[in-house]
Amino acid sequence: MITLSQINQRVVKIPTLSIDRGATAVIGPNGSGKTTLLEVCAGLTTPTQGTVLIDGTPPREMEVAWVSSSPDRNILFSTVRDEVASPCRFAGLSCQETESAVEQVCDRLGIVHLLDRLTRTLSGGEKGVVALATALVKEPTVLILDEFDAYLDHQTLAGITRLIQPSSVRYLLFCTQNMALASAADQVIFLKDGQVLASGRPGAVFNQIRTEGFSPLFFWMEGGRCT
Ligand SMILES: Nc1ncnc2c1ncn2[C@@H]1O[C@H](COP(=O)(O)OP(=O)(O)OP(=O)(O)O)[C@@H](O)[C@H]1O
Repeated sequence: MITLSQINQRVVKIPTLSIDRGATAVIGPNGSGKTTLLEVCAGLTTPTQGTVLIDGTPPREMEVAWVSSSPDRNILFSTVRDEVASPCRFAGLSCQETESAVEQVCDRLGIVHLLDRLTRTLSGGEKGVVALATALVKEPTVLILDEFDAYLDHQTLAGITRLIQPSSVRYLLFCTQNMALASAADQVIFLKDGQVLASGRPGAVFNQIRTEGFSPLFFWMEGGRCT
């Protein structure tokens, strides 16, 4: 379990919060603190006050992988192969171990055909999947996706979420404005003005916040009308 106590960081003020193993969606209006909460859980930001423990251990002592909402912010190397291999190389794995891990994760995510491409020639969605492969290659315990779905079509997204599940990832935390995607998570956390207004099973949370304009039904109706 991920436990947060007395967290105070930017707008985020959370006295206590528990996050169970599995997939957790963080939803809420713009500026409500979703990314800040994910950064605190990842250990990317040390809160000015409070503690986060993942199965009793601080995030910085765990294998935590982060994929940003902006594909270009994730990519560091000029070829896909070097990009996906980079966490293994930074960790000092042998060439053989690295090559095998890269082939396996790219095979699982269906991007073997991209391995020899230059990263600057990839589409936004392809960069996103390459970033996900890079995050997964060393089998993290915690995978955090910060509005990762923004560039992906529904089919790619559905395939990818299925592929993450059987991996070593114990906790998948993601924030999204896609309420259909959030409703498929094990747990949903609704933030408003930095406070947790609801947390629990998706059905219960969407029921609790139905006057806030965040629900899968609202999403489909409004999305359908606007596009
Ligand atoms: N590095 C920073 N320094 C100071 N304030 C920040 C920083 N990053 C974010 N903030 C502020 O903290 C608040 C919460 O931002 P955050 O990005 O966590 O919200 P969010 O819910 O993810 O927003 P969005 O849906 O718009 O991406 C915002 O008011 C934002 O301006």
